Amino acid sequence: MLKESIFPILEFDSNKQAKLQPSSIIQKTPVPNACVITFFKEVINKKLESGELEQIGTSPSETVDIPIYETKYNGCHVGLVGGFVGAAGSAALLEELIASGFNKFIVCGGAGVLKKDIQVGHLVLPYSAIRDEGVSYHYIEPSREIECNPDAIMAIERILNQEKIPFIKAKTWTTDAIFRETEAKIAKRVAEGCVTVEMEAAAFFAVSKFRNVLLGQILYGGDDLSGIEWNNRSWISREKIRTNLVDLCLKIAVEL
Ligand SMILES: O=P(O)(O)O[C@H]1O[C@H](CO)[C@@H](O)[C@H]1O
Ligand SMILES: O=c1cc[nH]c(=O)[nH]1
Repeated sequence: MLKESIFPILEFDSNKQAKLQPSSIIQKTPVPNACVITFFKEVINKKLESGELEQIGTSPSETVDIPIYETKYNGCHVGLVGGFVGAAGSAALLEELIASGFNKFIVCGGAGVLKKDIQVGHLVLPYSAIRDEGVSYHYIEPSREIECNPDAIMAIERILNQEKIPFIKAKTWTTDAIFRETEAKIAKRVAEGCVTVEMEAAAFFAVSKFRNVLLGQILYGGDDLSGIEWNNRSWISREKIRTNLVDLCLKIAVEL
């Protein structure tokens, strides 16, 4: 049933069927249960060079073909895929991965920090995301926030504690507009409890809820938006942090 609204984005349709279903265009193939989606392309490239990955599929689009890899962690098979920046592309990629047979996901990416005391590389476990993007409204009825799956949160927490890795469990702000993170919006999101800003979490939480698959996400503290000026903090070139985070996510994924 379609709800009426003057704003198109709030016209929620509870009909689960769409004209174009991912399952009608994606062939279900034998894939591992779990998959890590990472936004760190250099980590994937390194693993590829060192022969750790086998390509088992592709997610094609008009502009880029994303390879779907399989790797092994502690002898267990697990998928590894490079993410699509932004909520809409991430939602479509997740749909395709689910249609191809994966049903458990750990996502890792970076995020801008809204609080100065979060060091570069510090891990943040988002339990909820503010839906300041568009795609989640096509999946889940309008609400200000969307929660991450509590079982995924528990599994991630257990391994972070077991590995004695410090982390902050907090809310994240998912935006579509990286260049519209204004002072007033940042202040408002901080007042709502957000410690990070990124562009995908709400979309991942919405699609995984809609398709009933397990998904959790880990972010690391990147650039800093808490001061007068934006501080890049060289967050993208933190090779060790990013490599370690992907390996940690592979470990969590095989234990999900
Ligand atoms: O790409 P990752 O590292 O996830 O992090 C962030 O950086 C990108 C924007 O530059 C967005 O994807 C945002 O979520
Ligand atoms: O979405 C994002 C990601 C990193 N840094 C930002 O300012 N925004």
